[in-house]
Amino acid sequence: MPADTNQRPLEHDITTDLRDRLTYGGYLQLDTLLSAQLPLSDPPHHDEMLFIIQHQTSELWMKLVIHELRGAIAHLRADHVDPCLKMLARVKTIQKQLSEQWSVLETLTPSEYLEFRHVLGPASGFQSLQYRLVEFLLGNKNADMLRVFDHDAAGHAELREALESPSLYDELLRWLARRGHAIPGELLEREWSQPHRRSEALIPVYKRIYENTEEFWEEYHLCEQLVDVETNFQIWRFRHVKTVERIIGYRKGTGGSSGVAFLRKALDLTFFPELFDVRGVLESPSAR
Ligand code: HEM
Ligand SMILES: N[C@@H](CC(=O)c1ccccc1NC=O)C(=O)O
Repeated sequence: MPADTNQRPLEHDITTDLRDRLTYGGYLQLDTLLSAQLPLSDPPHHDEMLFIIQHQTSELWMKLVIHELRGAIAHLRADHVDPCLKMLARVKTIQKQLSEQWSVLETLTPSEYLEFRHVLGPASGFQSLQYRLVEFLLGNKNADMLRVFDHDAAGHAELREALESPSLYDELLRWLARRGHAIPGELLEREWSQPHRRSEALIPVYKRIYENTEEFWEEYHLCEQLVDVETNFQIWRFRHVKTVERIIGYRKGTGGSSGVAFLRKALDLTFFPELFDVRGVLESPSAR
């Protein structure tokens, strides 16, 4: 039965004297975090807060995705497959969180957005360093993206470092080679700053794995996790396009692109092309 005061008494041992002690807000730097929402509209437009917090929370989750992807890549490089899988599992749940978050921004109507869009000037998500880092870590390299960070030496250097390092997919191929799979040598040592280009030679490798799952269970499992990560990434891109379409229609973007048409082109990009190609050539056991 609930207490009739409808109030929960504090327990005796609850710490209330927190002078010179580590607190919740102190540990989490909440003064810094919660003082970083600075609407530019004057007088402040009610919905600009939503716009800012949507972006900031996305950037926080992207920070964790980057942390987990870097960990996953390092583990794979060291042949530690289980910890790599564990980190990819976390990446996948964060991606779902990021995609579902679009439903919050979808409550922003075109009429509301147009009331403060002008304060954004040339700023655009196209300039998101962390988004580009995620793309590079997964293998969608594009050196042209660095130009947007010419104004930011530290960001530029961090992005260049990711551009010039093997991606998660590169490390998958190197790991498969160490496990004895027939990965072409030119994929194992190459100019990492170039995007991975579709390689026909990988199809028979994946075909063998997917047609002999019991023999190659670990390979099969890891490949499927990568397919999940790519699919989740594409769902985020799709939800972005649909949100943009309903909020600004077919206007040009503040970053200077054509807008929706430009964003749609990213839906044709793929991180792990052969992992999708192989699905069309698998044969059922009875046909083999
Ligand atoms: C009202 C909401 C939004 C609108 C109207 C919008 C619009 C656009 C447009 C038009 C572009 C193309 C570049 C340009 O010309 O500006 C773009 C790119 C981008 N936006 Fe948004 N966006 C919105 C919200 C968001 C949010 C919440 C995020 C999360 C961080 C985000 C992240 C990005 C990223 C990463 C790109 C680059 C995509 C790529 O290179 O393919 N956007 N956005
Ligand atoms: N590109 C958007 C503006 C925009 O969305 C934006 C502006 C500043 C900071 C983040 C943004 N988000 C994603 O592109 C537009 O064209 O309206």
